[in-house]
Amino acid sequence: MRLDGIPGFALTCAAPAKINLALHVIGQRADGHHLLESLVTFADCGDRIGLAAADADRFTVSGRFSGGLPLSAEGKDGNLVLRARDLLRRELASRSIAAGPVHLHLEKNLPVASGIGGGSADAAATLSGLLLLWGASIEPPTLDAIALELGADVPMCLDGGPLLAKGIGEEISPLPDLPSFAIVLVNPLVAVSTPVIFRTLVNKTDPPLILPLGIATAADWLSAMADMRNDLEVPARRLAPVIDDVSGALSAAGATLVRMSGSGATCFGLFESDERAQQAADRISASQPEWYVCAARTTGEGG
Ligand SMILES: C[C@](O)(CO)[C@H](O)COP(=O)(O)OP(=O)(O)OC[C@H]1O[C@@H](n2ccc(N)nc2=O)[C@H](O)[C@@H]1O
Ligand SMILES: Nc1ncnc2c1ncn2[C@@H]1O[C@H](COP(=O)(O)OP(=O)(O)OP(=O)(O)O)[C@@H](O)[C@H]1O
Repeated sequence: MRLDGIPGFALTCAAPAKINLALHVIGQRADGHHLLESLVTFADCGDRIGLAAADADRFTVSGRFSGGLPLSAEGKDGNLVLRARDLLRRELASRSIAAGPVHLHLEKNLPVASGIGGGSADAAATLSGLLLLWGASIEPPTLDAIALELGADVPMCLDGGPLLAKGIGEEISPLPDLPSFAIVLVNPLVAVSTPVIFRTLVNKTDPPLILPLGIATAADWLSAMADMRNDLEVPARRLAPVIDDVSGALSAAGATLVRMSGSGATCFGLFESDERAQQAADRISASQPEWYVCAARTTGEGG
């Protein structure tokens, strides 16, 4: 996704929040990674990445959640924006394609380690943005492999539309018919570590998702989603009991469906209209002014 935006940058790319509308863990690979089936969409709130050619590489950050982010590219714990830049540059260098110095700016609007894929979305937006800035292109399978090396969620964030994800998250089937929903995201600002949640998961062989067949209405999708789950909710709620308060607040505010996204602690509520969603967000913010609360619309049909 591309948009005009951060002053002083040739390009600004949106890094939208990823929402796991449902996530079933159906098995585990020999290397420990879990096999999933996840219904995924994206919300029109998120981080933004500014990109501009520069005399030397530079990285700057701003935004409500920029404090405490890693600022270097080094190691597995490096910032995903810089890791994405370096992996892409290495690939382009192997093909003798110029990938000059860049100033990258991360406007961090999404809470960190919150189950809505902020770092993954940043990495995906950086990959797409740099290809545009450098005027380069690489074939989709190679780009997907680079994305997967950065994280299981990065290929889906590169796709950016409603989809079904299988495997460890990298087998993606677009779902262009999934409707757009009015949504409220709520995070209590308690970071939850994805590896810890997967490690403490007990039931790893749940049944796959059952999607509505044929031409489905929004009501069909809502009814199918009501029968789905997020299997990571049980371990996440044990680790961060405040998730009960978050989902309780969304239910009390009138959501038609409430669930946790990813490995938590962000929960989402789906609402009948944008107005209802905004009212719910205002109500939750008023009672919990410290929490991250965002009323948004998901990508999809009719959005
Ligand atoms: C929970 C989800 O957000 C759902 O979309 C993803 O499965 C996690 O995606 P992610 O944050 O990009 O995860 P990664 O950074 O690749 O993996 C972090 C750690 O989570 C565990 N992990 C991740 C994905 C997966 N399918 N099975 C796992 O067991 C592994 O221990 C891994 O080392
Ligand atoms: N650009 C970035 N934004 C956020 N976190 C980053 C970034 N780069 C590296 N990280 C590190 O990645 C870890 C996970 O952060 P992230 O916000 O992507 O998690 P998440 O929202 O739980 O993602 P997911 O839903 O993919 O599991 C954090 O420990 C953080 O320090």
